[in-house]
Amino acid sequence: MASDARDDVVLRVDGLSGGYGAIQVLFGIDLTVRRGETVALCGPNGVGKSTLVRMVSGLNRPTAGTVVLNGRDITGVPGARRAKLGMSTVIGQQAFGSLSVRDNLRMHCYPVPGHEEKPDTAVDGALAVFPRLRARADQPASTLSGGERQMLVLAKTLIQRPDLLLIDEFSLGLAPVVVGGLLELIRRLAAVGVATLLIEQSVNVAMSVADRLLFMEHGTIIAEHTPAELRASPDLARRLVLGGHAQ
Ligand SMILES: Nc1ncnc2c1ncn2[C@@H]1O[C@H](COP(=O)(O)OP(=O)(O)OP(=O)(O)O)[C@@H](O)[C@H]1O
Repeated sequence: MASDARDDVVLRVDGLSGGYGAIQVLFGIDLTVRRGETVALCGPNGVGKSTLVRMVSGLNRPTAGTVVLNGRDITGVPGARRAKLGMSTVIGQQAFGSLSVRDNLRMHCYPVPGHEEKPDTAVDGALAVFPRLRARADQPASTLSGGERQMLVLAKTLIQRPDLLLIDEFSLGLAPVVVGGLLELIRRLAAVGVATLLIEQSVNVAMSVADRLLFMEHGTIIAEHTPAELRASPDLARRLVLGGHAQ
């Protein structure tokens, strides 16, 4: 898709539908995320945010629609192969508990064209961004706190140098200071061109990091706003967050 390349579109989702067996959760989702852009998915519980991110990541299969990454249709590409195409996911706090923090990071050091860095250099570079992790580099990942494990998952993305980062609800249950650090990292990744699609329950947190907020209801995107638009109209933000409960 030549037009995507011209527009700097990293992720294009067209008409994505599907769910779990007979239960349809998503109904024709369209969205794009451009290079260096951070887009947040917001909305009440159960509207399909995680299902959407899981389908984009390849963990779940859609029944209709397409997922295009860097102009290439990857709808049928298994999730495990998408990292090599430039997609990094932060879904849950996946880590190999018995391996050390350092060895967890080493596992992501496969060659990426244009980034032929030595594994230890790449790991040290990622650890330099997270002093808390560096202090725990030789500790088994199973002994990390929730926030530290989230840092480990994000440190992995620094090594993978993705074009697209998918994050499912990373601030949930974390102390504000930890959330602040993680948001700062997302901003830094955006500054070097990474496109990020993230789920964030807190509209305030989403507004502090995203360029655009997409609001979902009943498996569709019902509104799209910039943080500036939402700041100018607090009632609008409240209505969108509460969905059908606002009346
Ligand atoms: N594995 C599953 N099997 C069957 N139904 C599921 C499954 N996972 C999610 N669902 C249903 O799909 C719908 C959308 O769930 P999803 O997790 O995508 O919503 P969400 O917007 O991310 O919600 P939350 O903010 O609560 O995490 C819900 O009704 C949920 O019960």
